[in-house]
Amino acid sequence: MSVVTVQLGQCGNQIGPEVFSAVYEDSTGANAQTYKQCSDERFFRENSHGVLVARAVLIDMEPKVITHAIAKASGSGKWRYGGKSHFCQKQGSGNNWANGYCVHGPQHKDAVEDLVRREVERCDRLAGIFAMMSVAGGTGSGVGTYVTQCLRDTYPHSFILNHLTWPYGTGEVIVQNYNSVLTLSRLYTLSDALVVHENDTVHKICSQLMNIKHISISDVNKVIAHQLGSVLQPAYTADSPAHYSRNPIGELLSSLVCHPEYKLLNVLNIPHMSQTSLAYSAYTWPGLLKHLRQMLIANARMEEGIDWKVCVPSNRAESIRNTQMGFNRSLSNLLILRGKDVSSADIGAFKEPGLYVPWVPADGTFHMWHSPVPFSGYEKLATLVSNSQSLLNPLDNIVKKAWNMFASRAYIHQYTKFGISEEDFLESFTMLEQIISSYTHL
Ligand SMILES: Nc1nc2c(ncn2[C@@H]2O[C@H](COP(=O)(O)OP(=O)(O)OP(=O)(O)O)[C@@H](O)[C@H]2O)c(=O)[nH]1
Repeated sequence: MSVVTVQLGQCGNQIGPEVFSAVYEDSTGANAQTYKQCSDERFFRENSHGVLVARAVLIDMEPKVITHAIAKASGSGKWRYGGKSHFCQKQGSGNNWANGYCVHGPQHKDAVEDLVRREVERCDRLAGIFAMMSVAGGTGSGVGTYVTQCLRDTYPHSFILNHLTWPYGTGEVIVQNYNSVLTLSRLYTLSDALVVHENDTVHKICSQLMNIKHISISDVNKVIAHQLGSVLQPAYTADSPAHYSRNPIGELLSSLVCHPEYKLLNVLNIPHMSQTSLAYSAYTWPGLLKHLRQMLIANARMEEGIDWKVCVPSNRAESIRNTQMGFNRSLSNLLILRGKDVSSADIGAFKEPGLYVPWVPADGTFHMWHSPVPFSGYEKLATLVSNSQSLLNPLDNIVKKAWNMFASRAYIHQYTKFGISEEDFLESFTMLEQIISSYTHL
């Protein structure tokens, strides 16, 4: 089964190629034929010259980033984008969600739908649509939300997974929180799940774990691509224990999204290190899993600086106290282990009932995928995709900042002039407050 990726706006079109390169390099270097075949089928098709072509559609309102992505992929001599798989215009959406959603989206609906349809028709079987965008700009967020809505209408029975990049907290764009609120509230009803990367977190991983001195956006994107690749590459699953799973998005969703009120997923990865350190590092599964579990319960994004005092509550009363101490409660977790001796890894500590809300049946809280193939040069790599309270604070911050601006109606005219009313904003705030409340009271 194959995944059709839709890259939207600058951010989606810069992270997308890094993801295709990451999975290409990983499966080519793996020296494991069935793994490579499965990965290729998932992400690429072959053209008449035998060259791998990404199953992707590139959409932006300005040409620069798309032109660069296409040229870079072709220049790699390894894989490329389809010759007619992109759509761009001359001018971006000016960081205005309303411009993207109300103007550019509807204007170019037919052309974009046509590109996606052609890519879907090239799949023997569609595993799902993977839409990548930032929440803070105008095109990725506004056009991206509009396109997701159209895809939901056209493919009501297909899985749609959105990958969302959250803005730096300090902010490059004054209205980034407005754009984020409008994007998140709409996508929440359209998408099957939202996989989130926060730019601040990834930036810290680059500086503290990868030891990169002058961090570029490309460094940040490589880390995001590495994490996504480690989730999306072939693995054995509970439903497919003897063959690589053919339905990665479906199985991801059935493992993690047990209730439509809870769709926010974050990704943790261990270890993270620079390419040069890889050869000199030795890790054990018990060590990696102990750190990863503590990262989960103490809501730490990296293995450095984890609070080891946070522990799993043994009863409900203690649970409330522990939440105040920083305990991160989960609905469900998916652990993905790749590399040497995966079968020897003891994953029992991730199954502990105290980690989870009591109302999810025990067989729905925890899932494990594994592959003996080392991922991207890492002898052992553990990835945790988590549906938990971990995104509660970042979401709350975005909503609070947006609300503070909205209270004085700052910049609202820029949205109303394109057709987004104050009532639309209020509806979005209400929706997100509801989600915040649901996750808070897990
Ligand atoms: N991680 C990461 N974040 C990015 C990248 N490019 C932009 N961003 C973030 O995305 C947000 C801005 O969105 P963009 O994708 O640049 O904007 P756009 O969707 O093209 O919209 P317009 O410029 O209004 O047409 C900011 O929060 C940036 O930090 C990237 O390559 N990687």
